[in-house]
Amino acid sequence: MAIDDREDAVGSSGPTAAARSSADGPLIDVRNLQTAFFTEKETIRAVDGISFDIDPGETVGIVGESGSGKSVTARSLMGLIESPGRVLRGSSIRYRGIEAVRAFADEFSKRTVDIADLEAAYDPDELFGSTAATPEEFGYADPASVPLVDVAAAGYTDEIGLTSGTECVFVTDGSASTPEEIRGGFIEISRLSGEPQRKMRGGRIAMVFQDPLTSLNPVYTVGNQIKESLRQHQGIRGKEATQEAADLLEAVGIPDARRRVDEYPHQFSGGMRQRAVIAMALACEPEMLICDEPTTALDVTIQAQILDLLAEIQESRDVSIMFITHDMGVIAEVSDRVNVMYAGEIVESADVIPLFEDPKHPYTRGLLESIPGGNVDGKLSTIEGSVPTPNEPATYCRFAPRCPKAFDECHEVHPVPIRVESEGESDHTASCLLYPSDVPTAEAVARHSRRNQAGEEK
Ligand SMILES: Nc1ncnc2c1ncn2[C@@H]1O[C@H](COP(=O)(O)OP(=O)(O)OP(=O)(O)O)[C@@H](O)[C@H]1O
Ligand code: NI
Repeated sequence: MAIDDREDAVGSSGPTAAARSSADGPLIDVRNLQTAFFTEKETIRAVDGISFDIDPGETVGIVGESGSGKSVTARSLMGLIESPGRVLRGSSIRYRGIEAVRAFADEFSKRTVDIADLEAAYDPDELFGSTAATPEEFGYADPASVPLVDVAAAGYTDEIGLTSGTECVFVTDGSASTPEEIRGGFIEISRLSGEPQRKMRGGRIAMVFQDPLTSLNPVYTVGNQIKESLRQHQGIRGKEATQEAADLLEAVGIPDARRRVDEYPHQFSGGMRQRAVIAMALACEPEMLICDEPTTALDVTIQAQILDLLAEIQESRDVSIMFITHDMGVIAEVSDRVNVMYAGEIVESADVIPLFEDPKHPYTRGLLESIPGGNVDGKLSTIEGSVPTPNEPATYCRFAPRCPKAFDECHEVHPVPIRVESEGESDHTASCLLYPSDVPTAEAVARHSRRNQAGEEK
């Protein structure tokens, strides 16, 4: 990317993510996540280079139509992608919870890399000599001045020795001689396997699926399943676990919890089952809860109750939530920040109010017009057609065939995220050739084109 484009062009190495971080930074940062399924027929790029942050205590919504890659994103964070699927090299999902970093550095010290050592061993000339990357792409003229963290964020994790093959790597900031003294660092969760992965999944990060029956075992009582989770993740057993299981069921609003703890999943209604699954998730005291359409199968009243419950849990336990749904109404209700996905890509990202008040991407506008009452003249319009399977590299706008605003170049140039915020707003981006809107379209297209070429060299 040319230096003069840095103002409005952002991407995996862009300055905005860092700027948006709270003083303590995000809990999770996802950079250039690419997850593909290698089927006999084709390679499906289900998630194709997405980047976003999740701050502590924040609810981040992921919205998009069926097939846009929401669930694959969630499964990638959970380490649940199975063959023929794979999280591709160059992807990075960093978990920055400081307690987790300390615990992992302590328990898995052999796999922990000190960022100070990494800085010392990092040779920018080697990186820029052996890959197609250019310092200009990062906004610098001189290789040595490109910060290591930008290089990692741009997906060059293998090249700088941060990750290698499937080995997991935990990074600490080099300031500490004992785990308790560690002040920063992260766990590269896209490379976890074995025991560290087990500790992360269901320990630090828990997931609630659309169908509660996928998480509940029909042959055990609900109480026993919660107790198993308490034993595994917190080492609580016996009477104490029985008590805690009932308390958890009570906390998620199950009436008569002390009796119902001994019932089986089939004795629970759909809404109560989902509450039980949430109780199971909470049993491991997660810092992050991933909810994949948790209310889609429930009727509207129950749906509202579960959403209230999640809000209450977030408030009282200070968890971060990644909330996936295709329903813009639900997104409006639960999210602090929203990422709109289309065919494997994030096409718009903004705080919830600006997204709804001033949507920029034609796809987001289309989704909003499909909500009952969302259209000015009261008509319900839906976007015609459906999400294409992303089975080839994105060298054009994947939404163009359905886009009311599409022009010729949309079929030839891949749009990159462009800053579109109004005054007072932070970090609103849209990937659309219509932006930036304050320059002639030809100039806007040229910027996308240039930025795009820089990205493709990777
Ligand atoms: N196991 C798999 N094998 C092959 N392709 C897959 C697999 N899982 C997902 N995909 C493909 O990845 C793409 C994204 O799927 P994903 O389930 O993430 O969509 P989604 O946004 O969650 O949709 P929905 O709202 O229907 O749940 C789709 O094209 C899907 O067909
Ligand atoms: Ni899904």
